[in-house]
Amino acid sequence: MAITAKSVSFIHLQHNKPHSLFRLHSRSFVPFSLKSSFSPPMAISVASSTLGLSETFTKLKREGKVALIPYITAGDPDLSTTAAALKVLDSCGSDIIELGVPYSDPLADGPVIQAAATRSLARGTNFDSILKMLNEVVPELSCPIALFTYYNPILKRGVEEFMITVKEVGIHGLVVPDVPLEETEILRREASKHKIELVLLTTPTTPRERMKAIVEVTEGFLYLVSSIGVTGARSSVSAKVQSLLQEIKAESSKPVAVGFGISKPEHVKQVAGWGADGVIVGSAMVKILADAKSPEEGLKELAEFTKSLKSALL
Ligand SMILES: O=P(O)(O)OC[C@@H](O)[C@@H](O)c1c[nH]c2ccccc12
Repeated sequence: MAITAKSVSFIHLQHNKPHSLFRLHSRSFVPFSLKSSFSPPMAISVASSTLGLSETFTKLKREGKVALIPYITAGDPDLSTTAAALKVLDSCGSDIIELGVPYSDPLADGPVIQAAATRSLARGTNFDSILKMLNEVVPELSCPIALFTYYNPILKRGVEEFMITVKEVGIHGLVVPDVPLEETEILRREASKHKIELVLLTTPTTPRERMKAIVEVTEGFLYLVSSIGVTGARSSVSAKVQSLLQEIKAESSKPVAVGFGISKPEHVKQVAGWGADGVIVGSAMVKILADAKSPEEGLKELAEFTKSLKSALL
């Protein structure tokens, strides 16, 4: 899907002018009573032994550490590689992992992640197959998973059903980039009912009052989008992030993780030095898996890259 002007400013629209997003959703709104087709083999939701998102940040803060938060797209190149990649990311020092649910209209994503979603969907990845994979791999992970999905897949399954289902497979957090603050009420209610931390995002163009309202209700951490536009590795991280972090930290003691464009150890070190509590790296991780000649090679390079970012944080 070509990146249109709409997509470039998309992530800023839904955080600055809520009504604009409503039009996007009103066309595709599906009554949220639809029942899901996924019923996990183990209906009993086993209390997860791993810490949640905010607990992870509390622990890291006590240790004087910054969270390394990679993002990968589920099902690219395939779900068994995703399962292996989650274990690699976990064992190479990730503190939280963002797992993306591939979507057909990823407006806030740049070309690398859009291509990953397209490949994954073309392979037949769907929400139920992702849940099945998670049901098997989450018990083997020591770090929490934050599921990353656009709003529509949640609406299709039904908000309450969605939260029940993701909790049952051990998901701790949820990041929904295209739901503006005004529409998060039902999401927040159902998420907290099922002890899922709903992470909200602010951008460099989010008005201060709106940023304060978002910081107030975000759970787990606040996702600070570093630059305007869509996701994608950049040669440098905008210096504006430093002042944005100061502004946000003047309003709240909640942890702030920075994402967009971070793709090298020096970026990670710089953003941590500016006071971020976490750094999020997506496209660079996704690209490693996409460019590898084989899944094995991709996993090996993913391990090296993750360790290089982790050592830049220590
Ligand atoms: O890819 P980058 O530039 O490293 O940015 C992280 C980003 O990929 C991840 O957090 C993410 C994936 N899709 C998104 C959509 C909106 C906001 C954030 C995201």
